Amino acid sequence: MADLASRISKPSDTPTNDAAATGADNGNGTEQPIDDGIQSGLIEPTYEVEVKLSDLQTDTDNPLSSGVSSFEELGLPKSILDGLLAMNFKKPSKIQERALPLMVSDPPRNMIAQSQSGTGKTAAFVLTVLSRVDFNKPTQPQALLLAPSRELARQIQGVIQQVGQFCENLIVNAAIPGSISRETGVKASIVVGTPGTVMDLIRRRQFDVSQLKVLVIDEADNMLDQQGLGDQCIRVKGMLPRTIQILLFSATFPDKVMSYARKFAPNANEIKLRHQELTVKGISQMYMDCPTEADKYDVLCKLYGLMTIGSSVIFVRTRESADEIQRRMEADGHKVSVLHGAYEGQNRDALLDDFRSGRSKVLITTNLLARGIDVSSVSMVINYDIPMKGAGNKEPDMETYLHRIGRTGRFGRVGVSITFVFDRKSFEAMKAIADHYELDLVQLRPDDWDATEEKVQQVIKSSRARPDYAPNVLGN
Ligand SMILES: Nc1ncnc2c1ncn2[C@@H]1O[C@H](COP(=O)(O)OP(=O)(O)OP(=O)(O)O)[C@@H](O)[C@H]1O
Repeated sequence: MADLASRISKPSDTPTNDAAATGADNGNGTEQPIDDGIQSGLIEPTYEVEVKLSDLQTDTDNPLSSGVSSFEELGLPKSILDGLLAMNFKKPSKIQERALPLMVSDPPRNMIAQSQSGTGKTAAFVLTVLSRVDFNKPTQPQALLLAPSRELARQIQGVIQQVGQFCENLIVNAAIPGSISRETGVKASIVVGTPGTVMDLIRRRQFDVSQLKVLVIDEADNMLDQQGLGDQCIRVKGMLPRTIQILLFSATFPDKVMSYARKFAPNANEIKLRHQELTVKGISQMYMDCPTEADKYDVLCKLYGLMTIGSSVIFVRTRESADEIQRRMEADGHKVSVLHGAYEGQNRDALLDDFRSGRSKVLITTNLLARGIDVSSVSMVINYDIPMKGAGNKEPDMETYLHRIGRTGRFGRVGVSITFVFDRKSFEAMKAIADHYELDLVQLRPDDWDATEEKVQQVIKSSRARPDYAPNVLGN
């Protein structure tokens, strides 16, 4: 095992390695109604862009940088520009700059777009959607956005409402379980939902899709995957107008899904990255060499103090182990929250809102929240169980790894990811992930706690002092 460890470890005093993230999950737990729109109680993210962001955005190799200096140059309507201004979005990121002109031009053309986690894909497709909607028909559905979980659908709904805050008559419905009343049906120009609920609404004739102009699929590789939500997305698409513009977005597009994506969105413009480019430089990726599986829990408790400096997410494989770790940690006096698909919808919303607002700082979850969730205060991600896939969970899940760790290091911030390994299988999975993305992982040892603490703290403290630190991290 030491042999394997030495092959993947390149200990470094300045842990500045990285990755972006991808995961697999669905949001089909039992869910309860939430209000639509602004009344949803969604905690609005604070869009403070720190001074040095402009420095990051002048570095041309950086995914946050672009060749244009303002959103005005992209020719967006004034009401939308005002929304961006209010959010303090000063400059488009690279994906926004490259994808937007292609997506908003006429005649509409499909798009398959890939960009690292936390680089602003949401705003790219939200701006396109808002530019296509006729606000004189506020209750006529014109755009449909699909996401894999209720949490991500609600988050996207929040971003549309933020960017579109100066668009008159903007109504956005969340089509997630329990949210649309049977009496009224969908009454909005923009609908964001999970595929199962959207399909039900269309079938029950509570959602008039005849005038839809744009279909966005976020986390598209996950959504089109035949093992997952693929069938539902295909069935939804089959019910929509044939001329609809299709926009597929994700940080990851494995080859086998890519060929399928091209059939789903024919003749699309494509923005693609090589897998070596997928990592986010601000995320310092580490692995913790635990002696046995049973030791993982003690290591986690030792890390607890560091985890509460910012906010952190602990990913585990099953709902049962999420509950079990929560129970044990609480019994040991630690304050943690847990969120997974077995929870009822309103509970899930409240739990995530608590985490967004910082009322709770440590969140234990499954792959349900591996993708898309944007909470800028997350400074640490722990892979308590390394993500695996395939029959018998034998293969490392490269995409989920990237999405999970991408819950930190959002839009130029720095963060740490720590993956727990303990036996040959988990070591080899970690090594395969490191080789695939060409990562230089930092090894942490539970028997040298001082060194561990120092390495992790170095990054977390840097994240709090980001204005001085981030340009170095991102600029190299
Ligand atoms: N041009 C911009 N200027 C400043 N902040 C931005 C800009 N574009 C996006 N952001 C912020 O960056 C953060 C990450 O954006 P977003 O959630 O869209 O990332 P993403 O690329 O969709 O990531 P993921 O792959 O994890 O879903 C958000 O908090 C968003 O508000």
